[in-house]
Amino acid sequence: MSTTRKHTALPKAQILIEALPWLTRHNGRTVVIKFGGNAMVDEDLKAAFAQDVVFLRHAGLHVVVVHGGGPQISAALDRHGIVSEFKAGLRVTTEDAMDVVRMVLAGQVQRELVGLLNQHGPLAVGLTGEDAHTITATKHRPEIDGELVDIGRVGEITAIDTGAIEALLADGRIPVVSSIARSQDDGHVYNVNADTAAAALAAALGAETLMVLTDVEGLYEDWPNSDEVISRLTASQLEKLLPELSSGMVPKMEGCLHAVRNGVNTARVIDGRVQHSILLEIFTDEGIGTMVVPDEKPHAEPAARPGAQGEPS
Ligand SMILES: Nc1ncnc2c1ncn2[C@@H]1O[C@H](COP(=O)(O)OP(=O)(O)O)[C@@H](O)[C@H]1O
Ligand SMILES: CC(=O)N[C@@H](CCC(=O)OP(=O)(O)O)C(=O)O
Repeated sequence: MSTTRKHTALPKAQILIEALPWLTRHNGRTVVIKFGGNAMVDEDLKAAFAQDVVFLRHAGLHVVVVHGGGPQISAALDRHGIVSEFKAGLRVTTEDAMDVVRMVLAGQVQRELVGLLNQHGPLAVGLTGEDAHTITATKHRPEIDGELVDIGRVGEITAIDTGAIEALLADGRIPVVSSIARSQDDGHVYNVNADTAAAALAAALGAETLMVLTDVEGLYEDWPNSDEVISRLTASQLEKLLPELSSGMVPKMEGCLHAVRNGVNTARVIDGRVQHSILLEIFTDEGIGTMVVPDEKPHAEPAARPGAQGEPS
């Protein structure tokens, strides 16, 4: 009887053993996970996301969550009768819209994620970039067709203070950060794209990995004409591709480039619609999505997607 039970449990043991090199490698490292508003579409996915994050934390990683909420903000702006449009992939944010952005990100989306994570224990602590000077920004004026455009209260990050996040990590907590920044003089707040905020935090924290969960499989080579996903590209290859990208992929891939150019080992864009995509990406041989790596690595890793006999990524 007990022999049969052991046999049926064997595949589970194999799965755990497959994760061993990854566990060893990632132990004590920092991973910044960006959870996009478009990936937060259903309750089961959100619950699975929370499980994955808590799993990583218990596996010895330092996990920082940065969340988006674009669709949720758009819905709230609609309800308030505030018209919103995007320019250069960023929301044109009036004073009135800013109040709604802050209310939705810090008061709704962040609270929900903190609640889901804390169903597993007293782990998550929510903050915005305003708290403890975590993210400071100045007014962002993107260049569109050669002209600098005013898109309202949208911030360009000028400084990151990692003190509060590091204190939380040292205390075993999971910081959950909303992408709102303070202005230098604390006179007002700015709306920052969540991909940009996640990338800046990953770089400032010296994270090993930036993981961006979104609502597509990864970076499509020829979107929207084909669904061929680019599985791996270097910083230089990505830089060449940037001018061809559109909409939400612009801040996402600019963020990945910023991260790997500033000390982060890998930046990955993965499909948040796939349950447990974080664990699939980090702990198994079946890396999914798109991985961006720095141009030159002093060591051989991660030269390629880990294969059967490859190094863990
Ligand atoms: N080359 C591309 N590959 C994949 N998606 C792309 C590409 N170019 C633009 N997109 C669009 O970017 C979207 C993801 O960005 P976004 O809507 O901001 O998501 P999130 O809320 O996760 O940040 C995709 O759903 C797709 O419509
Ligand atoms: C300036 C800017 O565009 N800010 C974003 C912030 C939220 C966000 O980035 O959410 P996703 O990750 O879900 O797209 C916005 O207002 O929609």
